[in-house]
Amino acid sequence: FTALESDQIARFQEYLRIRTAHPSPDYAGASAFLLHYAASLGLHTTTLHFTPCKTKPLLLLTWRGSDPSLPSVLLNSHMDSVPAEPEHWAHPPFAAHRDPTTGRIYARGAQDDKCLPVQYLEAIRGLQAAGFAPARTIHISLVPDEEIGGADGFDKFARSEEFRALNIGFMLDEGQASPTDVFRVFYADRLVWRLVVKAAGAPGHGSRMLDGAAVDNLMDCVETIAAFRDAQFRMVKSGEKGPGEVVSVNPVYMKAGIPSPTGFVMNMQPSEAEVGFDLRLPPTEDIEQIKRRVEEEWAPSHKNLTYELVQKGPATDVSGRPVSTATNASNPWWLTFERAIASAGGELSKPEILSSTTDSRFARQLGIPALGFSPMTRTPILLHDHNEFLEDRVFLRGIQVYEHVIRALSSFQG
Ligand SMILES: CSCC[C@H](NC=O)C(=O)O
Ligand SMILES: [Zn+2]
Ligand SMILES: [Zn+2]
Repeated sequence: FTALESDQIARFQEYLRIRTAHPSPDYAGASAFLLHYAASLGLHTTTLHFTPCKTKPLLLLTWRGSDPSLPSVLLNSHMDSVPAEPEHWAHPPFAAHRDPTTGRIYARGAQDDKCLPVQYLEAIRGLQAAGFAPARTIHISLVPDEEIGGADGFDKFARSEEFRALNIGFMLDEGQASPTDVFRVFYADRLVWRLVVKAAGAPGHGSRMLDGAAVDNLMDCVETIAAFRDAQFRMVKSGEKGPGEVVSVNPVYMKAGIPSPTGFVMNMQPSEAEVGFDLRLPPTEDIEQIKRRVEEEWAPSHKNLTYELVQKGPATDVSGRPVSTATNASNPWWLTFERAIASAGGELSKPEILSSTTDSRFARQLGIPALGFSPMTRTPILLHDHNEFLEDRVFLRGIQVYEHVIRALSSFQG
């Protein structure tokens, strides 16, 4: 590594060591690090607050362009991370340990998405060193609470006067890792719903064979949903559809049983049981049809099942569907982005629908074109997983890619 590259890796590790995981993300620590970092590059910094207690800062780091009349470019990333279960990790999730033989840097947030601001800022450092001056203003936003829905983060930001004043023409936000040599890019997110199904049923002695016990009723629901899920998953496995193009419905918790000091009472059948699902719908899916399916097939009341179906990711078009960004010649930003990746020597995959949800949806809802992009090729998809890592070489290549991308987007005359 060059001295600069070693510094860049060290800065990435330093940011990863800040404990930004929910439920108590260290936003103060992350802000202090990022504001100081941006100031050292001569960027203009602003801290916004959208909560009265001011514990959820939203940072704007700005590299002013020579033509302020042109719409600006926004590079977004969230400061928060999901929790980690350290006992399942080979290295502590906030140590940012770098394996010297593989170059893998292990940390919660290594892929999702704490690589991004360091890459954005190091790309700006590179462009400054090359004497490049942007025509369009480049803003980097660092937002809180993406992982918990963005209500006090990008959602409020997108509705604010400050946001409107930025006059944003195009936004880049996080995407997902690519296990192959091609970069992935995302033009829409799926809708997130949470489905909670509760079963009631006959209680009694653990030894009795009962018809319609609560767990039995709940298992009917779980099995019906599992069959639907298998059919959707088959289309992904066969390659007929991408992971963002099907309905996913995954059980995320189950609750039943009568607690005892040592665990659960073993000779009582509970009269209630509950299961929670993460349900995701692509923009093409008819929400009303899913609602009917839940009511009639998944949780019918004649099986003693009740349910709650709540939309979690707001920001849709008038029909209640996620908004897409055009990835064709009608969108000159897309063409500029595509050319920039090619000029960086990269290959882009066919644009995809992201299987998870990001803050991009709030921008798209305002009519701002937004792409999900994280420059990670030859990398397993480890967001929210144990042992999340990013390889140093992959991280460094991402900086080069953003140099091309920022140069192109900030020069684009349209
Ligand atoms: C719509 S609120 C949830 C947002 C969250 N984002 C990242 O994981 C997700 O579950 O996709
Ligand atoms: Zn993320
Ligand atoms: Zn995430």
